[in-house]
Amino acid sequence: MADCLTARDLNLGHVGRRSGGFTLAVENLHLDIAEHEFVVIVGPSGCGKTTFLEAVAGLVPVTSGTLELHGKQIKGPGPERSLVFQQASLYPWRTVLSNVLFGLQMQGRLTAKSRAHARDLLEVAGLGHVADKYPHELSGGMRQRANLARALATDPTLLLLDEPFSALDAQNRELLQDELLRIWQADEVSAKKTALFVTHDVNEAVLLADRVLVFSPSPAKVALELRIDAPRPRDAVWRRSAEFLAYGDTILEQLRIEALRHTPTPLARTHDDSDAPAPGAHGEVSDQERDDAGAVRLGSAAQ
Ligand SMILES: Nc1ncnc2c1ncn2[C@@H]1O[C@H](COP(=O)(O)OP(=O)(O)OP(=O)(O)O)[C@@H](O)[C@H]1O
Repeated sequence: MADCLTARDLNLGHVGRRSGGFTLAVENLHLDIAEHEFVVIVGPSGCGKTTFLEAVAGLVPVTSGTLELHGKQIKGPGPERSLVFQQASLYPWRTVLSNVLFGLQMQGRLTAKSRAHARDLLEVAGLGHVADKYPHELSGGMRQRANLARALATDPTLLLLDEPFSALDAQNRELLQDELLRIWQADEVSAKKTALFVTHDVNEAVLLADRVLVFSPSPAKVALELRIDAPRPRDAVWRRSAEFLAYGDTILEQLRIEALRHTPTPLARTHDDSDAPAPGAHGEVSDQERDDAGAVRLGSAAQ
């Protein structure tokens, strides 16, 4: 399959507005994402997931290396990429249909055909009956589905999703994960668009992904690539299977290893009442310290 997105020796960072200091967020990233592939990135908080996604969206400039979409260096935002954020960002003064049509309108591509496509999208997303309602009249889950429909309406080649379900409660989240898979696979509206999805939720990653990338703590590197070789559609039964749990365990274990690798060792003891080396003096970490470090670092990464 042809590559959609490639990164080579990619470094990304931020210049602090006040300090002017530079923070490296992504370091020497090598990555190939094939067309129609669903890739999920997981990693600890602050490791650089959003920075990478925003660079792909053209919102964060490349510091060095290459980041190419269909062989062309990404230099800014473009209509072939749609971004879905954590919070549904619908315009409150526009109806659901008008929100879904907004991107097309901005791109000067509003035609009878694109309007019909937007209506199809709303039907597939289960929102046909609320097309003329306003965002405040929808539930949080419906708003996020409308957001997804809006992202798909412009027919992008790459869909970028940054923790789109993290603001939802657990039950709605599971429903939306299933909905996303159903919409993503639907030939008439998405036909498995290439997708790059960021999450903290290991189960979400396993359910959605063709491939999971586990990022190391900051600056991000790919610590593990895990192909999820499970047929689609993936349903609630598979979500409870031993295979599903085993994939999740592999990811959690890698996150734990990365957390330990990036945990500073305790300082050596300075008093000389013992010849024995202090814990951590040679980089040893006790089992208790190992568990504590893993628990602290993984608190926000593995749910
Ligand atoms: N606009 C910014 N200016 C300066 N530094 C930033 C900016 N945005 C992010 N950073 C820094 O870049 C690093 C990566 O942040 P990023 O938001 O990409 O991480 P993340 O993995 O998405 O985190 P989270 O999972 O908590 O959303 C962090 O050290 C963060 O403080």
